[in-house]
Amino acid sequence: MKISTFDANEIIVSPSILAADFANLAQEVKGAYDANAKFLHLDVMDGHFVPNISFGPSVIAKLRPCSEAFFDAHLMISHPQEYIQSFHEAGCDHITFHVESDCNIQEVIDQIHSYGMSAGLTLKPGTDIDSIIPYLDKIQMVLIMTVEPGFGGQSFMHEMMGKVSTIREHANKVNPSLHIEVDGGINKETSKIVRAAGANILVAGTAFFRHPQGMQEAQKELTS
Ligand SMILES: O=C(CO)[C@@H](O)[C@H](O)COP(=O)(O)O
Ligand SMILES: [Fe+2]
Repeated sequence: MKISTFDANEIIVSPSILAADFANLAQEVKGAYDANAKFLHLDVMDGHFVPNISFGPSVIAKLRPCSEAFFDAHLMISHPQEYIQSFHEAGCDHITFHVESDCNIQEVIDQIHSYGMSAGLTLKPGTDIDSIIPYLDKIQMVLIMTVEPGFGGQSFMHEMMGKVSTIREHANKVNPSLHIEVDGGINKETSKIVRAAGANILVAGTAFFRHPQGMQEAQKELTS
């Protein structure tokens, strides 16, 4: 699937499987799509770029037949350039990587595009958005981290909203179809704040997979 299928004004929920029940991953992923979440957020961690290890392409490949969702990979790895082909073969539709990773940013963007996937750039809360501005017309998504990458279940950092509105202002001039995703601590309340700031793709792990009333209710709360 192509990201151009989705409009940058459309509010999209991207459930992060980091908060799903890993012993029942196939059911969780099917449930998320049945609940009308059009994306699936895949947090890949290498234990080096961030102090946690999650999963890699082999798990993603097993999940691919379980869902028709847009597979939205978030690579928290030091050397993304070495794994782009593997994530493409696993069935990812999109890859977001960090500006802080050890690579040539433009070369990795080109590599992702060469496999027909869309490309996104993201940054840690302490990194200045000047590192992303020069690439806004070359990518399809900016992901603003609203927690320190590495773990689910953390509290939303309100002070990141300035980054969202600044990116939206710049994008209106150079790339109006740019999607802005936010990730970390997104729930019923914070979803309203990020949407007001200009984000349209909402990653939700805990608030989606661990919602006491289930995923359908989570989807409703995050989009209403
Ligand atoms: O990238 C990350 C964490 O590094 C996220 O995608 C989290 O998995 C989001 O989890 P919640 O904050 O929604 O529980
Ligand atoms: Fe993420």
